[in-house]
Amino acid sequence: MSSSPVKVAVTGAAGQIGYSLLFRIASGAVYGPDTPVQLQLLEITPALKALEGVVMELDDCAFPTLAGVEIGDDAEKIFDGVNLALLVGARPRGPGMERGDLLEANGAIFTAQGKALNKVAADDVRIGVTGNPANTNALIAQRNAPDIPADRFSALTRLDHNRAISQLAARTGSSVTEIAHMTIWGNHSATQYPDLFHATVGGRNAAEVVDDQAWIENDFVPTVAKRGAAIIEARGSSSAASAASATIDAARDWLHGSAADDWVSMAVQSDGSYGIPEGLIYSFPVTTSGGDWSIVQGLDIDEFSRGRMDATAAELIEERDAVQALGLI
Ligand SMILES: NC(=O)C1=CN([C@@H]2O[C@H](COP(=O)(O)OP(=O)(O)OC[C@H]3O[C@@H](n4cnc5c(N)ncnc54)[C@H](O)[C@@H]3O)[C@@H](O)[C@H]2O)C=CC1
Ligand SMILES: O=C([O-])CC(=O)C(=O)O
Repeated sequence: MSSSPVKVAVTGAAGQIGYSLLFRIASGAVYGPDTPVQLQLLEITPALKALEGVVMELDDCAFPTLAGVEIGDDAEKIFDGVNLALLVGARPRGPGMERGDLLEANGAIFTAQGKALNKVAADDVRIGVTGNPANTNALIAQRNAPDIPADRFSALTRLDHNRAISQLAARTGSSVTEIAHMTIWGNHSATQYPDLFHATVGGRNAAEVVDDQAWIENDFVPTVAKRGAAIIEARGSSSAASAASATIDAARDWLHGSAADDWVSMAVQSDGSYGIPEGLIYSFPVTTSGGDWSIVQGLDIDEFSRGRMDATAAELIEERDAVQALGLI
């Protein structure tokens, strides 16, 4: 085992996702069995007692890869020297709250955390945003951290990507390992566009294998895009273990590279690829290597896909304009 631990910050660590996420990071799911991890856990003051309980449980696992745990409510202390920051904590929508209120409440959190990361994170920091609205929260944090390269910020659409793989596998009677080149375009919201026209099943084009445009439009796309709401309906609370698992998948692949013959979906800063306005945090097909990502180029976009990709971009533009009007970016 190497001697100096990597420092991983998790915010909202006492929440539902945190309860799955911390144990997997601590047991080596992101960095492997040979790299010790120091967890730096941020919570709001009233949640620190509950977080102490979670830390007691982490201790009780005696994970060989867990080098230490620090908890606190001060972002500048918790983010000090972190190599990876997973921003999970966010303000959920409460009764009577409008979208604008949610953006404002989360804006306060992500401006402060962006500024703190800018000040104290390690030079090689990578920042993954899971807390909703994830794309716009990532944009706010990024714009408040001008000294951190913009490509170090990403929002989570890997859960949507995994959901899309699972739905396609079920429909085609294949195993998830036979599915490749899945893409989620756009926002982590109901406007996202899960794309079967470039995905493959056993090496064959997925849309051709399915051969049912009505199923794609009326079943597959809405099932994936509204899966979060279906889980809330069934479970009484939002997805947590699957969200934690996707957060791990995204961080691991970002840092250690995507499979040679595949790509992953990540919401990253648009460079104008596929006509998506520059600067939006938009989910694209990307390949990753050594902590860098690059948008897959040259995919043919048909009229149906174009419409969906533009619609989800339009929603992100609206969110960006709203947080701009609030002075958050
Ligand atoms: N991008 C994605 O695919 C998904 C995103 N989510 C989002 O992830 C977020 C977290 O979900 P859960 O863990 O289920 O929520 P939760 O409500 O169980 O936990 C959130 C935690 O964040 C903490 N928190 C609030 N403000 C904070 C701040 N300023 N600093 C640090 N911690 C703070 C809260 O005290 C709470 O413990 C939500 O916004 C949820 O909508 C959930 C599922 C999937
Ligand atoms: O829908 C929600 O509130 C949680 C979420 O982001 C998801 O499960 O995709």
